[in-house]
Amino acid sequence: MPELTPISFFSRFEEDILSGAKTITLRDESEAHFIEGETLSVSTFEDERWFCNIKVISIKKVAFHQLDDTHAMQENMPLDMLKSLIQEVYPGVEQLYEIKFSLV
Ligand SMILES: CC(=O)Nc1ccn([C@@H]2O[C@H](CO)[C@@H](O)[C@H]2O)c(=O)n1
Repeated sequence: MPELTPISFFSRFEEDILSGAKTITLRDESEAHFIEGETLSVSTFEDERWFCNIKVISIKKVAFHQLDDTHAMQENMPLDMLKSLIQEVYPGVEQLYEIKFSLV
């Protein structure tokens, strides 16, 4: 079996991903290469601990200024918190990619 494509998340999101509360992630161009339908192996960013597999449902371009409550809901956090988080992770980046996923 070929190895699954890896993706990492900050460990503080593990619980939300496993419970199904978080169903999208917003990434920059460097992580826009995933393919719809493919299964990804998910590990924590901090200690590279595997914790689940997810399936990519869709990948859509979304600009930072277009982020709205629908994105925030799917991230399971308020919009202002999501925006400040993204500004910390991706300072100055306007072009983002919404990766919608489901637990395998
Ligand atoms: C190395 C690296 O960039 N890792 C990332 C990047 C982003 N994210 C999360 O995706 C959403 C939007 O950015 C928020 O929930 C972020 O915290 C993450 O968990 N891990």
